[in-house]
Amino acid sequence: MAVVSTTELRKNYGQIAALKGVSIQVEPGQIYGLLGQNGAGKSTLVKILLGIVRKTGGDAYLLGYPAGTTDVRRRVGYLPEDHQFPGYHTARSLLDFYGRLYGLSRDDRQKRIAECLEIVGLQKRMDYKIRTYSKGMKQRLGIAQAFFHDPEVIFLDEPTDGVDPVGRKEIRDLLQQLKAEGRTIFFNSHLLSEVEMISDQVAILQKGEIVRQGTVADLTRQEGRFVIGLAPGQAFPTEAVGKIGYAATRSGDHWEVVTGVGDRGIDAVLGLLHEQGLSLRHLVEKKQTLEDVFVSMVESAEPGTDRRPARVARPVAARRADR
Ligand SMILES: Nc1ncnc2c1ncn2[C@@H]1O[C@H](COP(=O)(O)OP(=O)(O)OP(=O)(O)O)[C@@H](O)[C@H]1O
Repeated sequence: MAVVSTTELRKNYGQIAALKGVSIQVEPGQIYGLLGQNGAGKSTLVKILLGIVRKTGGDAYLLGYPAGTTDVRRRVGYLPEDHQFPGYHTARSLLDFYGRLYGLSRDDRQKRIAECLEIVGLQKRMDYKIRTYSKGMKQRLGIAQAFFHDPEVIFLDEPTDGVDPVGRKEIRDLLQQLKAEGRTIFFNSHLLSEVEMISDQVAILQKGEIVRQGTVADLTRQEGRFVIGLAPGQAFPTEAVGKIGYAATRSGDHWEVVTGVGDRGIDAVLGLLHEQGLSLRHLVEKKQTLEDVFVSMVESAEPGTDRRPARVARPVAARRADR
C-alpha cells in the first residue's frame, strides 16, 4: 500500500488554482523529494495530506486513509518550514512538551528524549536554551521533534534551509538513518543537489501541476549521449566515426558521441576504436544534473509569474472558506 497517494488533486484558494490535478504515489521506505519554485504548490500539497488545508477536488490518501483522518496523524511526523521553537525552551524541555502532547508517560518521555537527542547529536547541549543554538542545531532539533513519537512517515519542509554544508551533510545522514529504520520521508527543498543526493523518487511541481516524476537516475539520464576518453596522446578518429554515422565533438580531454535514442548503442564506435588500436580509458552515458532538468522545466515559464504574490489581508470569513 502506498504511503501517499493522490489522484487529480485540486486546490483553489479563491481565484488562485494552487493545485491543478496532482497525481503522485509514495511507496513505503522511500525518500521522496518534491521540487518546485516558490508558489508552485508544494506546501499546499503537504498541508492537504496532513489535514491542515481542505482539498477542492480529487483524492488524497495518507497511509491508506483519506487525508485529514485524525487517527492517522499519530503515525506522521512533520517539520514545518520556518518553525520557531520558543527560545526559552531547552531541547529536553521542548521534546518533553511534545511527549506530553503525544500522551507519553514521564518514564517513556525521559527515555525517548535521550534516544532522539543522541540520534541528532544534541545530547551534550540538551539543557542549553534553544536561543543559544545555531540554525543547524535548531533544524536537527526540529527533525528530532518530527520523529519523537516514532512515526512511519515524516514530512519535512526545507529541512536543510539556512544550514551550512557540514550541517547539511549531517542532516542528509540523519535522513538516511531514518530511512534505514524503515520510515518514509517526504521532503520539499529548493536545494536541488541535496535532493539529487538522497531522494529515491523526485517530483517536479510547476504552477500546481506535476511536470516530471521518477527516480533521480531516470530524470537525469541523457539517452543517446556518451562521453569517451582515450589513453593520453591518442587522437579520437572523429572522421572515421562520422563515416559510420555518429557525430562526435571534443569536450576538454573527452569526446562526446551522439548515438541518438533507440537500439543503436555505442558498440559500433567502440569496435572502431578497437580496430584502430586505440585504448579506451573512460566511457559513461552522459547525465545532466537535477538542476539542469529543473531549470529546463521551468525556463519556459514567464519570469516572475511563478512568484508568490504579496499577501493582501482578506476578511476572516473568506480565509476560513479557503481552508
Ligand atoms: N492561504 C492562502 N490563501 C490564498 N492563496 C494561497 C494561500 N496559501 C497559498 N496560496 C497560494 O497558492 C499558491 C501555492 O502556494 P504554496 O505555499 O503551496 O507554494 P510553495 O510551492 O509551497 O511555495 P514556497 O516554496 O514559496 O513555500 C501560491 O500562488 C500562493 O500564493
